[in-house]
Amino acid sequence: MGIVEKIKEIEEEMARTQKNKATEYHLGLLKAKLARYRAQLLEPASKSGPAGVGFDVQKSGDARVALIGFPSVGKSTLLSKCTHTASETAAYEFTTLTAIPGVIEYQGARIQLLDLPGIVEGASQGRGRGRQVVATAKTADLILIMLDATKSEEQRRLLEIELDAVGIRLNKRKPDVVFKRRTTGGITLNTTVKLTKTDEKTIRTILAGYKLHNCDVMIREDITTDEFIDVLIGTRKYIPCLYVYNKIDAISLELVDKLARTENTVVISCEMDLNLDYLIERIWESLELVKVYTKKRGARPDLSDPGRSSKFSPHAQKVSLNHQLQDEDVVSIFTK
Ligand SMILES: Nc1nc2c(ncn2[C@@H]2O[C@H](COP(=O)(O)OP(=O)(O)OP(=O)(O)O)[C@@H](O)[C@H]2O)c(=O)[nH]1
Ligand SMILES: [K+]
Ligand SMILES: [Mg+2]
Repeated sequence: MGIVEKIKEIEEEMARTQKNKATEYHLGLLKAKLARYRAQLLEPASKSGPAGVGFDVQKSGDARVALIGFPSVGKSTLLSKCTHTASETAAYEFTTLTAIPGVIEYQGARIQLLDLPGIVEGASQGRGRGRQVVATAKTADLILIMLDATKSEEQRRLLEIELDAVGIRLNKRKPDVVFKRRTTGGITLNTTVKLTKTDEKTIRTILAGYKLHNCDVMIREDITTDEFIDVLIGTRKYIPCLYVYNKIDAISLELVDKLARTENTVVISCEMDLNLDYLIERIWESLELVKVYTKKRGARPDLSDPGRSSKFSPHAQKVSLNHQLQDEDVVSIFTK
C-alpha cells in the first residue's frame, strides 16, 4: 500500500471514530501517524534533486506575500478567509503539500497571498520540502511569519534561523556599502563613519579570505562584520516581514496585549475573525506600494483606476527618470 492509500485509510478511520474520552488516545495516535505519513509525502523524491528551487507558481498582481510557519498554525485558514481561494485546512500537520496562491484585493491593488506547506526545523538544510518553501519565500515582497500564539516564543527564532540560512534578511535595509571589483590597483578602503562593530583589519582579512585583492570599498554606515560579508556575497534578499500571531482566541488577554505591542507584529484569530482587516491594512503599509495614475497627453487621468491611462495634473511638473514617485501621483512619460 502506498503512502497516499495509507493516509486515506487513517482519515477514514478518524472520520468513523466517535470523539469521546475513551477514544481520545487512539485518535491522538492516528493523528500522529497521519502527520508522519504526510511528512513523508513532503520528502523530496530524490536526494540529488535540484536544491533551493521554489514552487512553480506564477507571480501575479502587484506584489507577492508568502506565508511561512510551522505546521498547523493556521496559514491555510488565513488564505481561505482573506481571499476567494479555498486551501484545505485540518487539525493535523502537513495538510498543505504545495504552494496555493490567492488574491487580496485592497485599495485598487491585487496582492498575491501564497499559502505554503508548514516547515520544520532544518528546512533550509533540505529536510522535507522545507527547502522549497524557504526558496519560495525569497521571491516574496513581504513575508508573513505566522505563529501559533498558544505555542512557545521559541518558534519565532527558529523560523528566523531557517530564513537567515538561505540568505533572507528580515526587516533590514541593504547595508550602505559601495563595493566594486577591479582587475588591478589593490584594495582601496574608505569609511565615512566610525566603525564600532567591526574594524578595517577584519574587513581586509575577509577580503583576503574571499581572494579579493583588487577592489574599491566605501563603507558609509556602522556595519557589522556579518553585514559586510553579506555585501560581498551580494545575493542577499532584504525582505520586510510581519509576525502574525494566530489563535489569540485561545490565550489570555494579558498575553494578547503583550504580543500586540511588539514591533512588526499583528495578533489575529482566523477562527473568530479577529483583526483580519487590520492585518490587511498592515500588509498594505508594509508593502509600501504607491498608486500611480498614468494619463495620455491632453486627456484627464482616470483616478478610479490606478495603472491605466489617465492624464491631466493640476500641478504638472517635469521630473527626471530617477524621481521618486509618491502615492497617488499621476504620470505622463515623454519620449521626445
Ligand atoms: N483556536 C484556533 N484555531 C485555529 C485558528 N485558525 C486556525 N485554527 C485551527 O488550526 C488548525 C490548522 O489550521 P490550518 O489552516 O490547516 O493550518 P496550516 O498552518 O495551514 O497547517 P499545514 O498546512 O498543515 O502546515 C485547524 O484545525 C484550524 O481550525 C484560530 O484562530 N484559533
Ligand atoms: K493543518
Ligand atoms: Mg495549510
